[in-house]
This record gives sequence, C-alpha cells and structure tokens, in this order.
Amino acid sequence: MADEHEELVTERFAAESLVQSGADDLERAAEAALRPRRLEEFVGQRVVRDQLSLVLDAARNRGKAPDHVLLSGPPGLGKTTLAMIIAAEMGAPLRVTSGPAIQHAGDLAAVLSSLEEGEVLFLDEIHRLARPAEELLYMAMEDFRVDVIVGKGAGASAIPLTLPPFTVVGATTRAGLLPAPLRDRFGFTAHLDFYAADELERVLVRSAGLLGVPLDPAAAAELASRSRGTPRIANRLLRRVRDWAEVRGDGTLSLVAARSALDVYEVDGLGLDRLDRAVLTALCTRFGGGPVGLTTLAVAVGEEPETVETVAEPFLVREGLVGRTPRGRVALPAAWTHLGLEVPHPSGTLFG
Ligand SMILES: Nc1ncnc2c1ncn2[C@@H]1O[C@H](COP(=O)(O)OP(=O)(O)OP(=O)(O)O)[C@@H](O)[C@H]1O
Repeated sequence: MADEHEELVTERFAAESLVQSGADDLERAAEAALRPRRLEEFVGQRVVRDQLSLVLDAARNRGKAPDHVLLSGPPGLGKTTLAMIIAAEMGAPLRVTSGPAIQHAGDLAAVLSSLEEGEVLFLDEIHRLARPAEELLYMAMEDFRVDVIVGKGAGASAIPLTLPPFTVVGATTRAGLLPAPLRDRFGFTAHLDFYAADELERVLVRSAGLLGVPLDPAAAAELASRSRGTPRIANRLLRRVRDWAEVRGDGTLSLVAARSALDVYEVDGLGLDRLDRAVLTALCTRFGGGPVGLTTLAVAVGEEPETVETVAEPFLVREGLVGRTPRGRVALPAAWTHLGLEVPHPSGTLFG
C-alpha cells in the first residue's frame, strides 16, 4: 500500500518521477491517451481558451505563425496539453524541450536553427533556462535570428543566421522568476488556475468515456471534489478507482468504489495528499503555526523549497489553509481544523 501511495504522490513531480521509470512510463502513456487534442475538447479555463482561440484564428487568417505564448500555473493544469493543441490547431509540427535540458546557448542555437517554418517550440520550465541561452532566445523570438558562434577564444566569430518564423510556447510554474525582457517577448500570456469541481467532473466523464469504463455521476462528483483542482490528479484517481472496481468491486465506478479507492490511497476529504499534509502538520505542530521561512519548512518535510512552493503551496493557499506573509508561511485556522487540532487563540504570535 505504502508503495502505491508513494506512486500517487510522486505523480505530481514530473521530473522526479523519471526515477520510477517502469510504472511511470505506463502512467505517462495512460495520461497521454487522455490528453485533449483540440481546443474544443479542452475543458474549463474559459477565458484562456477564448483568448487563445482568437490568437490562433487571427494567425490562421493572416497565414502567419501565431505570437509567442507564455503559459504559467501549477503542475498538471494543462500547459503541455495546450502547447500540443496550439501546434495541432495550426497544423504545425511541435518540438519539445525544456529549460533544464538546455545547458548551453549552443544547445538552444542548434534547436532554433533546425526549426521549420511555423514550427511550435515548446519550452517547458522556461524559468530554468541558463542566462546565456535566455539572451539568445530574446533575439530569436524578436528578430528571428541567431548568432552562431564559430571557433573559440579570440578567434571566435559570430555568424548571423536568419530563422523562419516560428512560435515559442513557454511554460512555467514560476512566472515571477522570468526576467522582464523575456516575459515581454511573449505576445500572449495566460495563467492557468485550479479547476472548479464541475469542470473536473467534465474532465472525468470525458476520460471515463475514452477508457470505456462506467462512471456513476456520484463517483464523478466525489473524485472531482478530491482532485486538488487538477485534471492530472483527477485522471490519475480515476484510474485508481477503476483498479479498485475491477479487483474488489463489480467493475462499476460507483460512489463506494471511489470512496474506497480514495481511502486506500490516503487522499483526504479536501484531496490533500501526503506532502500537503506534511506541510500543514509541520507548520502547525513543529512551528506553532509560523511564520516560518520556506527553506526551513521544506527541510522539515524533506523536500526541495521549489517543490513545496510550486507543488504543495498554491493549493493550500487557495484553500485558505496556509497564508504567505512577509515574515514567512503561516497556518490559517482552517489548517488546524482540517488536521483535527484546536485552533490557537488569535491573540498569540500567529495572527497578532
Ligand atoms: N483542460 C483540460 N481538459 C481535459 N484534460 C486535461 C485538461 N488539462 C489537463 N488535462 C489532463 O491532465 C493531464 C496533465 O496535463 P498537462 O501535462 O498538460 O499539465 P501541465 O500543466 O503541463 O503539467 P506539468 O507542468 O507538470 O508538465 C493531461 O494528460 C490531460 O489528460
């Protein structure tokens, strides 16, 4: 059970999950099969969808590559899916890479100089691009030009190379870390927010249809309300409920099957998982409700500060469990209540 629970938690860490290659390859394949291919299949995010649809229609009418697009938001909300949709809607090829994969400016120059006209270049985790690569990207995005450096040291020379028009789709969980000159080169920026329960229900119904499994409406509602506002988690839980229904039930994804599977995987009433609860527990019990700095909090739960900040925290803040103050993170009254603890008196250090 513990291993299975671990797997459920780590699905939120796309990069780290590479470690568990076998099981995760299967999960990634399962995820890919449920990915919407066209904008009209993309559930929710109505404003982003409308705006993007306008950008793409206008580009199509002009017969040009669309403006560069920057997508930000927590993991699993559909940034990669939207990049794929942009390429599909434009009938353009898609090239996928990421900030950490590009170590040197030369790596990026090689990618850029091999792009076809109209190609969509998806740059995941764009905030992690190395500075020299970032500067090369500015020029390529603005002037469709790169300087290819030939030779080394004093004898090195830059040969300008003109690129065909292309579209960068950048994705980041930390838009605030992007330097202004890079942010400014995106003609369209969109922030993806957590999904409402009714939107997640639609994601689940669509996925159950694609998987060919019978999903009771009550089970869909239960799963939607316990998926952390995140389609990736909703789809992952759906597959776990299917496992439960096939192995321990009658194959129907009923409310009983949904609740039983969620119990097995220790997903609580709010949809919080092990990391979320570890953060809340540390905040409330170890640090007396805070304020506590991000790094100290991360050490206490055995995670990287970036993971706590980008994976756990946004949902905890949105649910009113955790607050950010200039002095650090604090547990809000709902956090104590959720953990079944007594809320400390407000005249204490916490809210005073
Ligand atoms: N709006 C949506 N409608 C239907 N399914 C969605 C939607 N958004 C995401 N999904 C599903 O959730 C899964 C995760 O989405 P995706 O990989 O695009 O997220 P992401 O934001 O790129 O995450 P990460 O930053 O971790 O890579 C997809 O496989 C897809 O099946």
